[in-house]
Amino acid sequence: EQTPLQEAANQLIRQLQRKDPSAFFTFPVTDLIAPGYSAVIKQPMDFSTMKDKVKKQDYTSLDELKIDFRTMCENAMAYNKPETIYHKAARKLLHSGMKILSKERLESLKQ
Ligand SMILES: NC(=O)c1ccc2nc(N)sc2c1
Repeated sequence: EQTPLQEAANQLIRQLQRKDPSAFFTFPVTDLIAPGYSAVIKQPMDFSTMKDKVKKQDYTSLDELKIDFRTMCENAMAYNKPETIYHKAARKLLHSGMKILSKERLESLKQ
């Protein structure tokens, strides 16, 4: 019952999650593990939320998924200090994710 867009989106999320082996981005960040997070980060995003948006057909294009992915990584680089493992992982994930979500790659997926 998945549309072609849902299939493509889920496949991209699977590829992106492989670049997050520490699973720092699997679930929403809580104020419990990250004190003051909800006061600092105005648009939280994580892979589970992205998958829910695919299921609900919230995404009308793969570019919208790319925007959420970038937000997720930028949130982590904003909240976590540069010397932390979370900040470093976010920068590395953003870099590898932008290759997976490159303009050329997303255009080739458009039917
Ligand atoms: N995605 C994040 O910014 C993130 C993920 C996990 C985590 N665990 C902590 N103790 S702080 C923290 C931040």
